[in-house]
Amino acid sequence: MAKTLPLRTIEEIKKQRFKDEGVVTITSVEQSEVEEAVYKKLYDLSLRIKVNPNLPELLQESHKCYLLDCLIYLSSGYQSLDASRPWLCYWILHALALLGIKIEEKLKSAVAKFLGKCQSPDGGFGGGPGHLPHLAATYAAVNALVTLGTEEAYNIINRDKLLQFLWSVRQPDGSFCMHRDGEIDIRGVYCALAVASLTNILSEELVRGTFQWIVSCQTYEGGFSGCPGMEAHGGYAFCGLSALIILGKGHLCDLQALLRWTVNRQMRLEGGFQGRTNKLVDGCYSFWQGAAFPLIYTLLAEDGTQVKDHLFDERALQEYILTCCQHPHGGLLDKPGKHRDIYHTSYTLSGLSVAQHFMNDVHILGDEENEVECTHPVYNIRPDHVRKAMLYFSNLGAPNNHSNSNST
Ligand SMILES: CC(C)=CCC/C(C)=C/CC/C(C)=C/COP(=O)(O)OP(=O)(O)O
Ligand SMILES: [Zn+2]
Repeated sequence: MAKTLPLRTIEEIKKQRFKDEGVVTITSVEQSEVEEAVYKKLYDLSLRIKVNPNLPELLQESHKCYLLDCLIYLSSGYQSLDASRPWLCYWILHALALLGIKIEEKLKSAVAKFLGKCQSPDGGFGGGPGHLPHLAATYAAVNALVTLGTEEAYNIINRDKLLQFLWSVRQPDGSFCMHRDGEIDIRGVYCALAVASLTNILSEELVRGTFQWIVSCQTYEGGFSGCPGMEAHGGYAFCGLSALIILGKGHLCDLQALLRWTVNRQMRLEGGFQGRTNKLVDGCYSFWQGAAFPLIYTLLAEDGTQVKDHLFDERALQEYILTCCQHPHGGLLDKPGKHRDIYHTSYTLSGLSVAQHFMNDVHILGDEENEVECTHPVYNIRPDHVRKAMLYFSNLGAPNNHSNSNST
């Protein structure tokens, strides 16, 4: 009897190609595949630009429609992010804010009320209504409310309870766990410091030992890892550096090593960034890695160090984003061949903003209409929204509950 044969798996094919090309790892095969795909996009652009000199174009109108649609209705593909609903709000609102899109007051109020439902009676926000409070969801909710920028949105945040929640996740060594009995990593520190500084509830006692813990996460490569002894990654490097800056201690890490590590994460052919050594380019790292440059630039300049005006190749980054990360019907993505999603739309546009507005200079690739609004490299919220919120919360004064007797 005849037997039906299954197709070879992609892994088997890659292994074969790996043997044929005499390259060292499967990762190298994947790297050359991405380079091929990016080269093709860049080559196509070089032909199309002869007909339309305004290319590459940021598809602002398509991105706006995609984001506004997502704010009202998300496809079933987002089911796995059901416990990250404040993130969905933040990513969409921030991306719209970068595109300069104003949202109707009614819609702003509806989003603020929804985020209010995600707030826990114990303080902090959970991933959805009724969920336990979590630092990442809290950060996303506060960033979303600050981006909304209305008094209704600000007043959703129960600052006394938020401070209680921060104390409940603080560890004796100054680190923070993501939720009660949850994992401890550098995201926790960053999320706690970001929300505490934005809402004016940061105190010396809350962050005792914190900067030493962050510094202990800087690795031999120069980047930061999630916790001491692990691998450096752009997401964690962003958290570490931004958290140190919130504490006014940015100069206490090895900035030259961090700069060297970050610069080397920009891919030579692709122009975008990888998250860690020997991994693939991804549009979202345009922000996670890119935000380090304005931050390091400011810290080095404050120390009187001579700094080059161009710490990274802003043009190549914009080229990667505009040529390889845009979905023709709106939304942005990781790399050619991937699906669009709102996480990548938000962080890739944030990276585009960093590349365009480096140190008060504006460098726009393509037509000037490609310009997006500035983002604050510490909070990843528009700087005008950060200032307005900080002023509002500083006028409210210090919260009632300064410390937690259960915590050391
Ligand atoms: C504020 C906050 C919550 C920040 C989060 C920062 C962030 C993006 C962390 C990423 C952590 C990580 C190890 C990803 C690796 O994913 P992977 O192996 O799929 O990707 P890679 O191959 O690109 O490293
Ligand atoms: Zn990504």
